[in-house]
Amino acid sequence: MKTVVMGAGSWGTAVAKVFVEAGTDTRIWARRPELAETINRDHVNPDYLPDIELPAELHAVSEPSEALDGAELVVAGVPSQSLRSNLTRWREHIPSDATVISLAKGVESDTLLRMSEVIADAAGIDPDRIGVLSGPNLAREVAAGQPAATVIGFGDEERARRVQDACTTGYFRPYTNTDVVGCEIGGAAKNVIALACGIASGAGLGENTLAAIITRGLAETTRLGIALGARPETLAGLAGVGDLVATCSSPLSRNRSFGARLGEGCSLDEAQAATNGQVAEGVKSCTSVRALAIKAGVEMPLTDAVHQVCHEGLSVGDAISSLLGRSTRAE
Ligand SMILES: NC(=O)C1=CN([C@@H]2O[C@H](COP(=O)(O)OP(=O)(O)OC[C@H]3O[C@@H](n4cnc5c(N)ncnc54)[C@H](OP(=O)(O)O)[C@@H]3O)[C@@H](O)[C@H]2O)C=CC1
Ligand SMILES: O=C(CO)COP(=O)(O)O
Repeated sequence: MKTVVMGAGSWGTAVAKVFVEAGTDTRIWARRPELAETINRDHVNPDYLPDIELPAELHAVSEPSEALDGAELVVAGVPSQSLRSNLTRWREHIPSDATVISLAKGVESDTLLRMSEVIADAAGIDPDRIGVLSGPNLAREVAAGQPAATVIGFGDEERARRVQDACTTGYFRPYTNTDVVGCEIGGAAKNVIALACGIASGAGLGENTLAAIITRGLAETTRLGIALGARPETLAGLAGVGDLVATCSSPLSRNRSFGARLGEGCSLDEAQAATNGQVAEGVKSCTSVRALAIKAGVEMPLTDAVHQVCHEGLSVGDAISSLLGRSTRAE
């Protein structure tokens, strides 16, 4: 399955390495020509995974038309809020029968669309050809070849199996799942809950608090997923609780680290400046996930609190008091 990964950030680069190591003919698109040259010459991506040697077979290009030429599988690996503008540029070059999967974990700000919906809308692609790859997959660990599992979410099981075959290695184990909505909601919402965990840990709170946030975060994510048509088992699986635990627990998570800076007292701008240009998706998605929940009539108190801390000036102390001051109820 001739594959192109569109995006040479942390995750796009790690995923391209996995596909090559699974024996798949794979290219990677980097939007900066100098980065494509460095990947081809030095077999390293110094901006995102400086200590990882990339396979010599991985060829990088910076022209979308060249990258997409003849692709049977297009892997979209750019941040969620830039997916639409990138697809608009790629659209005319995507082969008409290509399968497309999204790596992005977010909900589009203005439209509240999930990433697979953005791809269908922006590129005019039949939803049957669009899927997602989502799971507990911190890029650096996967790039280092540490054992990991993921989910290929696709309505069409046959396409899911072809993608699964194209990225199965001795360390990377993809499962298939026909519940695309569940995979996407799990991936988008866990970034927001990871921000909440970071905020709590940055504010000096301990493991009991983090366990409560993870568990209640899963409860509100599951409520939203079900309201949007997801299966609860998906949220109890790798793309739900698996990703939630990995992201909420790891210092490698950009979302958790961003939250920790807020919890330590940094402003949003200060926390943003410390990201080295890497994306913490939950900062924007807290607003769109919250809006999706309001639209679906679902309560998401943690997501609401993260939105208020990030975008409405609520202090961390007041957010905690307000969460604990809610009326008591049955679990
Ligand atoms: N990193 C991880 O561990 C994981 C990430 N994900 C998800 O994958 C998606 C991509 O994340 P990741 O690779 O980590 O992100 P990074 O911030 O590491 O990289 C973003 C990549 O997208 C490129 N890009 C293209 N267009 C734009 C644009 N308009 N604005 C910003 N960047 C652009 C960047 O190019 P340039 O370098 O030129 O700026 C860069 O190659 C996110 O949705 C994330 O949630 C999912 C699982 C794991
Ligand atoms: O999605 C991820 C792990 O599965 C990566 O999380 P961060 O974007 O918070 O680094």
